[in-house]
Amino acid sequence: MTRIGILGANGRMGRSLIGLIAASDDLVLSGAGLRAGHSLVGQDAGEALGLGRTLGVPLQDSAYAVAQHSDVVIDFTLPAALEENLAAAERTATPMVIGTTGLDDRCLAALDATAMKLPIVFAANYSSGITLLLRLAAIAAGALSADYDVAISEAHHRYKKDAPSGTALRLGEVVAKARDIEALDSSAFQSIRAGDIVGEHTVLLAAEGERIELTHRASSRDTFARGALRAAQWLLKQQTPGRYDMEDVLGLRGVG
Ligand SMILES: NC(=O)C1=CN([C@@H]2O[C@H](COP(=O)(O)OP(=O)(O)OC[C@H]3O[C@@H](n4cnc5c(N)ncnc54)[C@H](OP(=O)(O)O)[C@@H]3O)[C@@H](O)[C@H]2O)C=CC1
Ligand SMILES: O=C(O)C1=N[C@H](C(=O)O)C[C@H](O)C1
Repeated sequence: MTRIGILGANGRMGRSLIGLIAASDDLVLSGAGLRAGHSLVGQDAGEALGLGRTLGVPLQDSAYAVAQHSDVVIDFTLPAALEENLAAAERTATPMVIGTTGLDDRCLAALDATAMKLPIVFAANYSSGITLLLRLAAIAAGALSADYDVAISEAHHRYKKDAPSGTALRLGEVVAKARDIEALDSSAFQSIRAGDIVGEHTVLLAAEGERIELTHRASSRDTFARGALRAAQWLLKQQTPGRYDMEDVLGLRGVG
């Protein structure tokens, strides 16, 4: 049994992850972390988070306590929590899967420093479809001349805090690299926040007379959660510290 600790347990992704772990035969929830002082601390994760049964795991407000008894910790929180979560992983030598987006340069530097000591998977999007879309976008942007304008649009639910999404920014990075430029202009990104949209991303390449649109639509958060759990199981087999992503997890690095 692989022991998985979840940071951000009461969030949308945390609940999805805990539901999938509870339904799995080879994963077990080893810890569930909340924001410091949260009113649910001490309650059973299964009952408090609406699974309809007890899991025998109390909700805690210490990332260290969650990491201490876990083989891997998975972090879907907010950037403000990342440094404490990285420190807990380091103190307990626990590999980490990080899905939190909206990370600034300071957070990314802290992540890279921890990745010198531990294996870490960090992806702005854990779906297989987006992993493929990143490749398709790079091929299209590299194949078509600069006469083709690039626009990256994304749509998410009304509660999402960061914009553009982490995935949109990552798509911008791969397109810029394929075009051999430093970065796309910020006007190339468009964000919609509305209703309960799980996550949609489109890369549009348009010239006079034609356009190509590459679109991915996620219809369930479980898609991201399954990818993150796959990353957690892959991570356990990595002996070498470093920062990995879904290309590594899916075995696509250097392929094609
Ligand atoms: N990589 C991927 O595939 C995906 C990434 N994401 C990203 O994951 C993150 C979480 O998304 P989502 O679950 O929708 O967001 P939610 O807001 O639903 O959940 C965030 C969780 O983090 C907790 N949290 C916030 N700040 C702190 C803190 N300082 N210390 C401890 N815990 C904290 C929140 O607690 P509280 O409720 O008390 O505020 C909440 O439980 C976002 O950055 C999102 O963009 C989302 C989906 C897929
Ligand atoms: O906050 C979300 O919900 C999502 N965030 C990720 C991002 O910022 O790209 C991934 C996914 O689209 C859902």
